[in-house]
Amino acid sequence: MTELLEQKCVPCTGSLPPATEEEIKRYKTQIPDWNVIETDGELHLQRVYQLPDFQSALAFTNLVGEIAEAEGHHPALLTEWGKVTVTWWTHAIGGLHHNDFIMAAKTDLLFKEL
Ligand SMILES: C[C@H](O)[C@H](O)[C@H]1CNC2=NC(N)=NC(=O)C2=N1
Repeated sequence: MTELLEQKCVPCTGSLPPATEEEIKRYKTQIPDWNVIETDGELHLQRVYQLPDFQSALAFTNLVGEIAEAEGHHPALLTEWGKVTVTWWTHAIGGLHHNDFIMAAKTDLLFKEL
């Protein structure tokens, strides 16, 4: 399988196909620290990153914001003292698309490289 990290997001439009259950299982092996959660009937990908303090959490939040802008795909970000909760889903389809798994893998890389 092509590495999620090597891929780029496709533009979000209403006609995007949602990820199938089989795809979700397969992609998850590359992002084992992420959880698939259901919020208001929609599947989302979520991970909580631990950081040393608020300043580091804010800096990491901004780095995630930069890749979001670069890829045209945007997460929900909750910045707290010592942690950042990152949630990816595709608003256009109200659920998970391949793009969300690509962005989760890229978020993990950012964290690894801190
Ligand atoms: C026009 C613009 O590309 C779209 O509204 C994009 C922006 N960022 C987005 N981000 C996410 N996560 N889902 C979307 O459907 C989405 N749509």
